[in-house]
Amino acid sequence: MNFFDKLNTTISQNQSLLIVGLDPNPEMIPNRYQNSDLMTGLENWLNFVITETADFVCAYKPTLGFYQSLGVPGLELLIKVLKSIPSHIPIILDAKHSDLNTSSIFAHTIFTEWQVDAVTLSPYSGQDHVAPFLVYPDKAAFILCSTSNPSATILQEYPDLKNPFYLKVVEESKNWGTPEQLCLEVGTTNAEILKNVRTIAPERIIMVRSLWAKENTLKPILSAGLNSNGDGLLIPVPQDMLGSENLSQEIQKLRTEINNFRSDFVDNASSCDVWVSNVEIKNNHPHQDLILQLFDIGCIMFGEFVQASGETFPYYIDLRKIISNPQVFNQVLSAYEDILKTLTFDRLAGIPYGSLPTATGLSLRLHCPMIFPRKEVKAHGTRKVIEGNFHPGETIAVVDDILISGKSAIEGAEKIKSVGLNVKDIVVFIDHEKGVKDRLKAQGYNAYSVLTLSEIVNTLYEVGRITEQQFLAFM
Ligand SMILES: O=c1ccn([C@@H]2O[C@H](COP(=O)(O)O)[C@@H](O)[C@H]2O)c(=O)[nH]1
Repeated sequence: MNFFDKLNTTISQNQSLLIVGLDPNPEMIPNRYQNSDLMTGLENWLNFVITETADFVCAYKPTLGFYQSLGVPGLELLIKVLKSIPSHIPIILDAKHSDLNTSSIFAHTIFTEWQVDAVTLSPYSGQDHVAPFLVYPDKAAFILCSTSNPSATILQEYPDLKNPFYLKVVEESKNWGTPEQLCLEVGTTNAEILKNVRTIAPERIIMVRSLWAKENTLKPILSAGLNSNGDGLLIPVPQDMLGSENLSQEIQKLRTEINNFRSDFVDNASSCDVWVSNVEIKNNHPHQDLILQLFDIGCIMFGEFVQASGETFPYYIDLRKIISNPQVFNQVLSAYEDILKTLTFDRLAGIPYGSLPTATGLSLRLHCPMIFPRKEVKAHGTRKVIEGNFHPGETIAVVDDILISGKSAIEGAEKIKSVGLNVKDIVVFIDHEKGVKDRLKAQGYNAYSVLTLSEIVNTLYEVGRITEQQFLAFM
């Protein structure tokens, strides 16, 4: 199970957004653990913390620096602590790793040897530093956006409060990975800062830090940081609480306080000042936000466009652009995935070139092997019609972007069939309608689409993204 699913499962099983820091901080060790030697005392204390909290948290967060500062025994302790954590609870290693040169080897050690689920990273070395952590599809990274340290303000709020650097970090890092893999860390007692981050990152998991440094910050922080479903926010248990002998009761009390706030928050969601789409219509389309984002990034264009068939259409759809916007790309993949999960097949095939990235993304998500029919067969080399490995007799689900006449999808499917494979299902993102699904049916293919063109045009017109003239031109 990937980090995102594991986290969401624990959130709903334990009904908790709380995370616990498992830090062997000699300055915080409770008196009752100080009779034995330091390392034994720390180990016993951390084991007590795990036992008392495992049913009430959604993740654990050991801070690497505390273990490193205890030398070799500290790293040995880390390995023991990681093993003591029940395997269904995600582990976020708080490393604030920042060195580009060691990122690949560090990612390998923490993800494959230590088996942690996520890591915190410093953003200063940019995407090159973060990418080696995201090549592990089941793992995630938290990008440090702001800290509560007063002397950091001069950097974080540079050049001014209108365009502070910490928001630039959020904007930029959103392009580095999908919401499932790329999360944010915000250390602050100032709810305004968290609200600014949430506004531009409504889809991200945010791990909030430092909120206990000032009194009475919990509710403002929850109000600013929860997403519209009342989650998406990880809240640390106060460090002082971890020394208590009544830890289990205290953490449950805090969990209840947070959950009560969450349910009121969701009930009153419409009056809360958090991010919502900038349009509000009744009976909105389930993919309304996605349709608007596709329009806003230029995938749906209106005007006179000549199609491959020679016909002129009042629109052109360019879904190839989604690869440049990981967040939208990710939502598009989820929509395809919902359909593909209902079908039975052995392999996926993408129709080149437009649908190759989509099929690749789906293949990784569904853990399903992929092939593709070549657009043009080369006169040299292997002269293959189909790229990738397969066994004749297998069933292939074809993935394409848009069905206009159905010609491209059928041509691809025929090439796939020519090598002894079967094709029953063709899944596309947009159906131009006008009977193309029936034509495919007549040729033996079931066609499925995420959206129809009229759903897109109606939604865009209803929310005012296109003019009446553009709407009528389409009709
Ligand atoms: O708006 C459009 C129209 C066409 N395409 C490209 O054409 C094929 C679909 O056309 P068929 O007639 O069904 O073969 C599609 O795969 C695109 O490559 C487009 O992108 N946008």
